[in-house]
Amino acid sequence: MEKRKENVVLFPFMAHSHITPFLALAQQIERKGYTVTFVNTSINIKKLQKFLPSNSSIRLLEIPFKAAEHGLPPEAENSDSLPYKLALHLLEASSCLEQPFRKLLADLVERNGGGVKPVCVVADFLFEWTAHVAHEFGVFHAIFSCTGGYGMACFYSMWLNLPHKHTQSLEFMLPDFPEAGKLHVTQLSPALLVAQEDDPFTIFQWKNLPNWSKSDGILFNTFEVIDKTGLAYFRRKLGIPVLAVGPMLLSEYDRSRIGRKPAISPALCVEWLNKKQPNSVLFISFGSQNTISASQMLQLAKALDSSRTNFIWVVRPPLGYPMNADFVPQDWLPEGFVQHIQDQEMGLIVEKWGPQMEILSHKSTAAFLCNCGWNSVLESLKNGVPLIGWPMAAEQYYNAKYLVEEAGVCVEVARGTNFAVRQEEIMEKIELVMGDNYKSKEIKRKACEIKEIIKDATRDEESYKGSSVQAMEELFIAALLSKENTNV
Ligand SMILES: O=c1ccn([C@@H]2O[C@H](COP(=O)(O)OP(=O)(O)O[C@H]3O[C@H](CO)[C@@H](O)[C@H](O)[C@H]3O)[C@@H](O)[C@H]2O)c(=O)[nH]1
Repeated sequence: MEKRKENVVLFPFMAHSHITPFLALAQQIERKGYTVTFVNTSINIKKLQKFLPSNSSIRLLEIPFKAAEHGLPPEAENSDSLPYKLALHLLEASSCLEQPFRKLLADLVERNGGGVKPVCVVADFLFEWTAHVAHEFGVFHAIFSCTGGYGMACFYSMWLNLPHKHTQSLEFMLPDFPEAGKLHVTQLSPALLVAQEDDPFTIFQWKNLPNWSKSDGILFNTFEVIDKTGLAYFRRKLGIPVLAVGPMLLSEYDRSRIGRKPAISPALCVEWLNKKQPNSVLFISFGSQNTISASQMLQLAKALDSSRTNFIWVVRPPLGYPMNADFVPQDWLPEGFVQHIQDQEMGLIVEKWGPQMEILSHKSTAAFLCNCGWNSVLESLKNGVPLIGWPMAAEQYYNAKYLVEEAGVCVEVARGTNFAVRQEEIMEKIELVMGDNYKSKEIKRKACEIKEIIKDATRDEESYKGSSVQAMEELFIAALLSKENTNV
């Protein structure tokens, strides 16, 4: 059997949109010949066991966690299955993994024959405490932020400065990130709106974010060429190596074996798309956790109908319903809408979860109306598909800002679930991105340009290494050097 290089320990937060890019990272590190140990809580590891092919060298390791001891439902080991408040609670509870993680690292060092420690720990950006645990064992530590640089830079600055608390104005600047220009109160997530000293989530952020500088490096799921402003912010703020290693995306095949099954088979979706003209279909989906309000849903449906747009829409129960509520789109959508769009073969409604990658990579897909979750953004741009942004949480508002103002590949249609979006505005934005006009052509041109930049960043040939490949190599050089020095 081939002898593998040193061990890299990967530890993502317990959420679909964190575990999947970490898995893509694990596969890439495995391809480079390193041993990979992938750490997570028991339920998540059991799901992953089914995902890994039998010849994979990636080692899955359980870390003990009892959700019920933290006031969570006993099976609550993944934020995707939880309502927003409990997902925050899972995040807060995750800091209790520190002691078990210490034990796990001690065992790994021991198992490797005393002193042959892992070369590197790469942990989630939500787990700042893993840095000092890794350092206790003299192990190099890097953070992997599965977001882009710019969106995360705004988010980081927002949380640490709370600029909206120091002004009556609806608009404000970020004191340490003036390059981002003005922000508006509608770009504040519900969590930021209520941020204050004694709020548990604020306490979490105020501990988590500043401690990133204690790590030995930070990786972003983005590209050097197009995300310079955000990456420069972290370079001056943290004073540690900041590396753009994106895109970390699983292949369609791998995604089909992990986690949620789409309600419609990819083949049926593709068959439906095959009947449509190239560049004629709008894809609508709001990430892994978000949904819109009942009134927003009505306006969106009316806009699709009136504009006669071809669409695939991953419909979830509107706000106020449990995520796993029975699927009754006819109750949530305008009367006759479901039948009408079926008769006209104009739209496809998919229940709760769709085959996103297959849809985005189809030539009939013209644009993607989404929450601007960073995985969705990468999946869209990798296929040269422009976006219509409807951010709803976390750094999604600033991802949208980046996509509109810096990258020029998106128009924004609404913000959050309280936004009184009207059918006419939605129609206008659809027309801007999908119609036959100068703006739509420009947006498409830029999206295709970024598609090429992404291809280039990931080229890994004897004679040419793209920027993301070089950045990964830099990480390992730094980690190996650090290991040599600490072994002296
Ligand atoms: O019907 C669906 C819906 C989603 N997905 C997949 O699920 C992932 C969704 O990820 P993302 O677009 O990033 O959305 P969220 O899960 O909402 O993202 C969370 O994680 C992201 C990465 O850290 C952050 O950018 C967001 O703010 C945060 O909400 C993507 O890979 C999608 O392809 C599907 O396959 N089918």
